[in-house]
Amino acid sequence: MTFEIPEPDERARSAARERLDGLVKPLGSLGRLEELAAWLCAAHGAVPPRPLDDVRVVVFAGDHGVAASGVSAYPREITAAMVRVFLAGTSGVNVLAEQVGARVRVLDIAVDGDLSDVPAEVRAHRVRAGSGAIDRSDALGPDEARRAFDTGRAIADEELDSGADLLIPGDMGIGNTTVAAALVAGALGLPADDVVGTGTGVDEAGRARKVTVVAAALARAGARVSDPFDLLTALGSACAAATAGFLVRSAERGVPVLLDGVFSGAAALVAREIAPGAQRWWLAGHRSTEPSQAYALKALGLEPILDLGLRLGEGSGAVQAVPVLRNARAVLAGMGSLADL
Ligand SMILES: O=C(O)c1ccc[n+]([C@@H]2O[C@H](COP(=O)([O-])O)[C@@H](O)[C@H]2O)c1
Ligand SMILES: Cc1cc2nc[nH]c2cc1C
Repeated sequence: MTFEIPEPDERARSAARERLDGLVKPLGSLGRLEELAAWLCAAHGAVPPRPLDDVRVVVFAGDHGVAASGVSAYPREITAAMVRVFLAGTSGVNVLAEQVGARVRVLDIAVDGDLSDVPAEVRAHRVRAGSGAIDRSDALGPDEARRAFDTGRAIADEELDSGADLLIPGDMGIGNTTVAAALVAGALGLPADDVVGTGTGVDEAGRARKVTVVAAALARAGARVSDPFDLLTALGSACAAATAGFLVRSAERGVPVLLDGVFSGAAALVAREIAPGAQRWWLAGHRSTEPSQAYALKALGLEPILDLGLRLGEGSGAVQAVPVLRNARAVLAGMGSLADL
């Protein structure tokens, strides 16, 4: 299947650059803000671009079978418990999203735990319970990567049909930094030791276990890493496939996305394989401490907006980049011109 990805408007980008050069400031003095302003103009096909009033974070919650192999500093049960925290509005991303007026929606994509007490809409997009331990078995069954990917596309449609103008994919899943590392290593042909980081805070022995798990997973997957859906099936998870679908659909609809940390970075790398060109609609909100995110972003040609040493996930880094984007738009829309001095 091929996906139609619209081209950002290069004429609007050029017109934005021209306008930026004429603003009452030394040429280029607003640095990255100028590039972001021009990027938004290209995305919206308008100079200045529209305000980013309706920002949505969607937290894809799900478990990963590798969590049972000592690869995380925390137990699997945290994933389900955190779903209730998102719903209570007291997670890190809830608090940070409130600062910028963004909405947070949490969805149980593949939590391996009892969530029968949470509202039905949280479970409406559930694909399965957990995902296979990738060092020993495939993460997903036949056709399941495709189903999870389509689920992510449908989730993006729901957000966009109800007026979202900027999407942020969040993630919650104990063990998911191991899966992200495996996806990035598989997609880019890198050795496990290069991509594995400390995730929630494992010690050196924990990191060594992660390297062993990722190396075993890569050996098991073999040549299947060269096809993105096979890669998701062998080394991914329902959340990884759903996030990839969410990213592709936003690009198909020409709506900007702010990627968050390592999990959305890995999903984006696979999503770009599925839909080449989709990366033109994505910005990297922040630099995570995980090495695989750095590899993924470099391969995608994306430079993080913020670098705060964050490693929380949830969409927490990306939401903090929203004011920077709004500032980029504001200077372009509001500054006077050098010619009037
Ligand atoms: O986004 C990141 O860069 C990031 C880095 C480290 C940890 N996390 C979060 O922590 C969980 C995964 O960490 P771990 O150690 O269990 O693989 C998962 O819920 C992520 O959202 C997220
Ligand atoms: C408490 C907690 C919150 C999280 N949010 C994202 N990953 C997380 C991991 C833990 C352990």
